Amino acid sequence: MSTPSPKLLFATTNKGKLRELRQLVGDSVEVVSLADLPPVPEPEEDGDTFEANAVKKAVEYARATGLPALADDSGLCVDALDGQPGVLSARYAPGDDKARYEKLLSELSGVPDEKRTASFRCALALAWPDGRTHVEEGRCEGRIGYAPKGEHGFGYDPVFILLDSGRSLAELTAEEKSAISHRGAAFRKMKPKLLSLAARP
Ligand SMILES: O=P(O)(O)OP(=O)(O)OP(=O)(O)OC[C@H]1O[C@@H](n2cnc3c(O)ncnc32)[C@H](O)[C@@H]1O
Ligand SMILES: [Mg+2]
Repeated sequence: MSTPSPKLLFATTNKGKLRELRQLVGDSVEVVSLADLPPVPEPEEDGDTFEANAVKKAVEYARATGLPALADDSGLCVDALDGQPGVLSARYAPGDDKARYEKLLSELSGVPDEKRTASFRCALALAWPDGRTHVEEGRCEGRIGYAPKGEHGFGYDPVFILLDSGRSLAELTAEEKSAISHRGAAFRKMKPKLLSLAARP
């Protein structure tokens, strides 16, 4: 008789993140998403750092569901804006992703190429239902373009330009993005912990 696979909750309301995490985890761990479970109140993201918010989300979702939970807090830090929108990336402008990247482009109008540098940051937190946590971080360097390009990805991807190729993150396939992204980097550090879930009490 085979042992049932461990269940991991992808504790995010963001469809783009969910898609990328699903692809990264593959079939190494049995996963469920928030949509598969009875509604859980959304944690308030009031931390000053990506790490604090990721831990808070993971801990609250793990306690509420009784499942190990993987939460992601991420965002875009733009040097010419002193690191903004940063942890407030999801709330930078009301409306959709397009409204937010358009606000960013307009804030940067007149800013020359060399001052448009930015980085995507991601903190991934894994929390067990008993409150234990583990966090890993990743980042991806680039600069903000002048107009959106590309149809893949989500969020600010169409305006985030990679330094080496000049392509936007939205011009990459999911596999290409994960190989270099902040989320991919954090995930690869987290992977051993996820695989060890089965051995947890
Ligand atoms: O909190 P959860 O439920 O996970 O979903 P969220 O969308 O609110 O997620 P965050 O609070 O972490 O906010 C992240 C913001 O940064 C943006 N972002 C994060 N990773 C990104 C990526 O890989 N590409 C483009 N934008 C990204 C995303 O669009 C959000 O506006
Ligand atoms: Mg959020």
